[in-house]
Amino acid sequence: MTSISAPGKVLLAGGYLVVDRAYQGIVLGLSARIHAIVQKSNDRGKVIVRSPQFQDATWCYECHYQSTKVVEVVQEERPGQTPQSRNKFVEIALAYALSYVAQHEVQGSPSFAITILADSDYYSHESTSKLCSRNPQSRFRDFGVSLQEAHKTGLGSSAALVTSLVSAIVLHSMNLEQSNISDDLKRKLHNLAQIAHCVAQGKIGSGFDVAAAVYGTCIYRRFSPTILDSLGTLESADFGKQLARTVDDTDRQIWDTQIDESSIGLPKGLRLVMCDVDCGSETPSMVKKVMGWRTAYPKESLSLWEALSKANMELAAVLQSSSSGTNTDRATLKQNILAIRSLIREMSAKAGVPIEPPVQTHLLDSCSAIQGVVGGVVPGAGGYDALVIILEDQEEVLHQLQEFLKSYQSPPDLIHDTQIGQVRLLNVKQETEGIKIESSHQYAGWI
Ligand SMILES: Nc1ncnc2c1ncn2[C@@H]1O[C@H](COP(=O)(O)OP(=O)(O)OP(=O)(O)O)[C@@H](O)[C@H]1O
Ligand SMILES: C[C@@](O)(CCOP(=O)(O)O)CC(=O)O
Repeated sequence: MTSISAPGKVLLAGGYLVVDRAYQGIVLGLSARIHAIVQKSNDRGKVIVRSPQFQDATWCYECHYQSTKVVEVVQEERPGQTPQSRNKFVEIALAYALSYVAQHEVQGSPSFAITILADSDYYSHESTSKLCSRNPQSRFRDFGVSLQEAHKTGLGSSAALVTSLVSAIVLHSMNLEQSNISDDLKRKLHNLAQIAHCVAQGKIGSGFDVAAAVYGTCIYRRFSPTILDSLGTLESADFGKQLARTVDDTDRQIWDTQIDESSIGLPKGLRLVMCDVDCGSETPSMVKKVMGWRTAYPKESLSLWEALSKANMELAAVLQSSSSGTNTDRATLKQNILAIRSLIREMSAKAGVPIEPPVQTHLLDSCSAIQGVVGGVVPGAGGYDALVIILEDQEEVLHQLQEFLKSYQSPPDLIHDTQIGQVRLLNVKQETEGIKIESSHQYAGWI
């Protein structure tokens, strides 16, 4: 058995800019993780993937080795299953991981039973979430709904899922499960997960979420998107070889991603919390619209991008210097955050995209007024995903915030006709570590 977990993420600063290689993003890894557990099964040539915390979340695949050593993955039709019940992140991760493994001369048809387990904070369905009846001590909940019904909170479930899944398959198939994940292996798993996630997502993202899943908290500069263009598709004649060449990148000439994980973190004495507003956002359509405005108004958008980048990098400098020990100037941090938010609202208004919509502005301003709260932002693409608050790491401050949120009522958003629901604090912390090998005892009752 091989079990790997990967963390969720929050893009504290750099949303939209980081899609362009010219700009960097500040990425925090989170304590919420997704685990993939790979076990051998006796069903030759078949892989069954289960996500047992959700209803109707079992996907069965037949795996066909092609003469080119590419593995074609075909979902079995099951009575009552509609095409919507395909899970493209699982399916593509499986096909790419097995095809990569096949290039490395690993023999035989795969026959695996794979279990996916996710920490609760990825989804908003607290009310229906139950303890595991077979193991009440388990950290994993039974959500009692289907995946489609479980509103996502925006912590990067698909990136953590794809990263843990491809990593567990590669380690298991290549008998690497007993080893630590070396830097070189991590680099290859990162490349493979980026490729699979990008394909599944329709090549819209910068890949910061996969970087966080592999490396944890970091300053991120994306890879050149052309790396994927030269790869072709699973159907192309030379695909398997190209995939292995691109993932392994033996002479380090292909990938130009820059990930600095050494010196970044929240200043000592501060912590983050995330407020889930139980709405969720459609990131791809927001990105398309912002990029459309960027292309239509190159001069105006460039000066906004440059100003935002400067503010973001000032924030990065504060986070880098204080995590190495010096006293943080809370007032500077507060000002940094306010400067970034103001530029984000300008971007919001000019592009006509609700990146920091008025209801989130109200919530952020109200939380920031609480004694001991430094400030907060709409992370990543913004919108109605969970927002981040940075505060003094003291019980009293957290308690004040919790009490405030209990009775918080958002004003109606007349512009976007959206009402945010009950605001709930997620139970996540910032975490430095990326992917890790897990021990199996914590899965009792689930596998
Ligand atoms: N526990 C899970 N088991 C199986 N598949 C999952 C699971 N969690 C997420 N997924 C897959 O990931 C998809 C959600 O990915 P999506 O990129 O829309 O959200 P996200 O990564 O959580 O959010 P964001 O990109 O805003 O941070 C689901 O539709 C499903 O395919
Ligand atoms: C808008 C963007 O820069 C950030 C999206 O972040 P999130 O998925 O909303 O956390 C897109 C990307 O970088 O992939």
